[in-house]
Amino acid sequence: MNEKQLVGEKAVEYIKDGMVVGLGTGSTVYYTIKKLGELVKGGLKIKGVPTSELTAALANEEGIPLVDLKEIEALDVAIDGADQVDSHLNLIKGGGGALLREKIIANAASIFIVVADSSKVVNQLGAFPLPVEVVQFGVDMTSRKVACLGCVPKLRVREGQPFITDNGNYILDCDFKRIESPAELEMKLNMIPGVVENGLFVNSASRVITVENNEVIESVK
Ligand SMILES: O=C(CO)[C@H](O)[C@H](O)COP(=O)(O)O
Repeated sequence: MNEKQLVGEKAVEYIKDGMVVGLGTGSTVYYTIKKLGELVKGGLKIKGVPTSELTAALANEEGIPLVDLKEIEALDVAIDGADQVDSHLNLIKGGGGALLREKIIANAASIFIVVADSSKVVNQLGAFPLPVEVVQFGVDMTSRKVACLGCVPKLRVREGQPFITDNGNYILDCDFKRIESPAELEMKLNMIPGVVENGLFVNSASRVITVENNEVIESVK
């Protein structure tokens, strides 16, 4: 079993009957969703809240009942992947472009579980370019303001066209190399007009499930 499958499936151990579960986006949480689908077919009663259209489609295929955020007050658990995780359990997310909905859902959940293969674990965040979601209007201006914080922002492009998020926005992938203070940077970025949200998740994860020397390791806050 590959590491993504190992950690992705491990996370379902925290899901119990009756829970409202935030369903993340990406190739690791894919295994969580597939496993939850199996359990639902076997009688597990949960409701899922998807963090992206892609995840909504996968959850539908797997027969996981979905609920709209406006129909609930809070989530019991959210499970999601990450692009980088540091030793304080701070994260970079948004490699799949779903960071805004992922942050809203992680924030609304009592417990936020992160599933990450060993390649995601780092001493310091920043080598992975930080995804920043920005509105289309004035993107060049916004990009210059973001660059003033010490990075090189690059507009995300897919198949020759700017990548558009599920919310109709662009993504700037911002190469900071090293992020000394994730909390400070998270705030500074979000104060720039035109920035909708950024992929720094600070003090957000309750539990990180990863792999070390072929063994599943769990770190808790
Ligand atoms: O933040 C994300 C999507 O916006 C993903 O969770 C992150 O990119 C990790 O993805 P993967 O599990 O495919 O490596």
